[in-house]
Amino acid sequence: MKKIIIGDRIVKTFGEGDEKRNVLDGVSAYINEGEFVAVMGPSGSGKSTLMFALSGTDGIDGGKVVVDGRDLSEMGENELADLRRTEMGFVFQQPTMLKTLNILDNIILPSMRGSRKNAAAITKKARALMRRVGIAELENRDITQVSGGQLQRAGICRALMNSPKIIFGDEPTGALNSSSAQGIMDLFTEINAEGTAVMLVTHDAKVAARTERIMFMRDGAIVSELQLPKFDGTGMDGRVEKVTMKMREIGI
Ligand SMILES: Nc1ncnc2c1ncn2[C@@H]1O[C@H](COP(=O)(O)OP(=O)(O)OP(=O)(O)O)[C@@H](O)[C@H]1O
Repeated sequence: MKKIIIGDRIVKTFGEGDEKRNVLDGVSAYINEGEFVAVMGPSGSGKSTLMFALSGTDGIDGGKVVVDGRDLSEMGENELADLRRTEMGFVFQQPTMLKTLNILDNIILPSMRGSRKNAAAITKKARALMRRVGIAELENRDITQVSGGQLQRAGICRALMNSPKIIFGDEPTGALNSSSAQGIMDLFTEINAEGTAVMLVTHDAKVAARTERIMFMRDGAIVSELQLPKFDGTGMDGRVEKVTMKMREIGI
């Protein structure tokens, strides 16, 4: 199985002097092409920091990160920004969208950078994605005129605009009620089934149970992993049970 991302003994330090501490303390982690993974762990254990390190969003203080065969430390800032824009998509708990633009324009904005010529093709792609995630009729709405679940669907469209190889989600269902959350997880499951790798940071056993490998973190280290079969739409109760048992076993 080809690894799309390899993190090798990553160290990330925050603070100065006596306050200085390793938030990631030599963490090695990988993501296979097309894999669906989750990262769980107590608040402050380093989950988001790991995600930002593996995606090249933040620099690291030790170890290395290799994405698609390229060592991020050897890449210039522009090259790194290009890699992130073309190969990665990002979904956050609260999609950061501009209040002055409607939903469609928010989705296409990042893709427009440097490529105005292709505006028609970009708009066409955004509309196709919006149809696909069930928000086609909302394109002219302001971001304040849609529900949290609909806004997150728009966030997912935006993340998919450049057909990334991997989507990173930091608590993407964290602000949603359980039925909206389930709809968003159905969408991630579909996106993954089509071949896009997905890495989600989550506190929610039901979210993690959709994935095929869960990394459990504590105090800046991966302390355990749980492997599950790829989700085929069945056996959710048993999967959640396995995740919660593991969480109990390692005390998180
Ligand atoms: N920019 C920063 N400057 C200083 N400390 C930071 C910074 N970002 C994160 N930290 C600290 O690093 C630790 C890990 O943070 P991180 O956000 O990765 O944890 P997490 O496991 O994702 O937590 P949560 O579940 O609460 O989101 C925390 O103690 C946090 O306070």
